[in-house]
Amino acid sequence: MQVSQQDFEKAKDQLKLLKVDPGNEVKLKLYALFKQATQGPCNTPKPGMLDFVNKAKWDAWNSLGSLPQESARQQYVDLVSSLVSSESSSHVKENPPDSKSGYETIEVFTEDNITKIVLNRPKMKNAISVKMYEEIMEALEEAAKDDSVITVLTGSGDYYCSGNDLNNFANVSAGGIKEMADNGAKLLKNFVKHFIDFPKPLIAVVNGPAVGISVTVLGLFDVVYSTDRATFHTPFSNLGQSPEGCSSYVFPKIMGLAKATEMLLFNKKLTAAEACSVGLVTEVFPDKTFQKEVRARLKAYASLPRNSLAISKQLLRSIEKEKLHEVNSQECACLKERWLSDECMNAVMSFLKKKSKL
Ligand SMILES: CCCC/C=C/CC(=O)SCCNC(=O)CCNC(=O)[C@H](O)C(C)(C)COP(=O)(O)OP(=O)(O)OC[C@H]1O[C@@H](n2cnc3c(N)ncnc32)[C@H](O)[C@@H]1OP(=O)(O)O
Repeated sequence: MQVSQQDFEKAKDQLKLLKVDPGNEVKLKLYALFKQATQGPCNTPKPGMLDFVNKAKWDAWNSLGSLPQESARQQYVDLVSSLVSSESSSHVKENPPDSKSGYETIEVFTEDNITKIVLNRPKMKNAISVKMYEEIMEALEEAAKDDSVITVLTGSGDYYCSGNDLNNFANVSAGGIKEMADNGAKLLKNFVKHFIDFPKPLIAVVNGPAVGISVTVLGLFDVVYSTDRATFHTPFSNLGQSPEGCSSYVFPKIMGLAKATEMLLFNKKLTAAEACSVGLVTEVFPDKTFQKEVRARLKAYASLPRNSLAISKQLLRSIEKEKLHEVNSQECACLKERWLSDECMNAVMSFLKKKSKL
């Protein structure tokens, strides 16, 4: 069925009403499809190398080649519709269900026996600041005690999470970088401990790309659902760091040593399909139907008997618990040293410099 001009105009208007910034990659795609739909194939001169923004836009439009205007219009309408539906089915609602207040960096809702923790720094791709580490731990503690049957962790906006907020390394306390590394290691150890010890089924709803610690702790979740738009990246060597979240032990167990090595040593970024084929992800869904399909599964799981689920989880996990705590301690001790290394400091400085356009 052809998309009418009216549908196209409606999609244009809906786009303006989005509350969450969909991120540069999606915005470039929308720009390119819009230009192709309204003007046909790219026909303007290529901007100069230093005109970064216009060059990125030109590249995106040009990459559509001779895609017919009708198809571009269709893809534009589909993309806007998926953004609208993922926004309306995520936390960004006028009246969220039973939203627990008091958090700055996350939102927490309990509905239908499901406690949902939403990472909520979409402009920063849900990078985990010190405050966010603390709030996630607090929310997990509350979820462990509340009446819900299952607990879900997801992200707002186009990313699931971009990992540790690298600005955490920029705020050096009066005690110097040694103290910062000590505090970081304590925080990390406690954070990962909350996942190891979590007593109820814990489900990750990976709504977009995932980086660093948000990927490594996935091995401690009971189920991981992912949109086909997500990627899984642990760029530790690029950052002069080493693995955490018990991934040095859990990843080889899940996917075998060779695949774990590609990810944890050589920074290999997995697609959602690859992550599923190595066993890190339970199931992948098309982005367009992701929220709907996942919601149906979560609702069904949350109607199962609470105690039976919790007891079964303990049976599956308890044998490994002691080992996991030991691995967590070792990984944190190792990272504490890494954070003081030139390799790590140079990598973090280079990210922060690029960010501040120095
Ligand atoms: C104390 C416990 C420590 C535990 C240790 C854990 C290890 C890890 O988690 S390692 C992984 C660390 N994360 C990264 O290396 C990712 C860094 N970010 C990026 O590479 C990119 O931002 C991106 C690929 C995630 C997204 O790129 P994209 O071009 O789509 O968007 P941007 O314009 O770059 O991002 C928007 C905005 O957000 C800032 N930002 C994103 N992620 C982070 C982050 N992890 N730390 C700090 N800031 C981040 C980004 O700089 C942009 O900010 P501005 O708008 O101000 O420029």
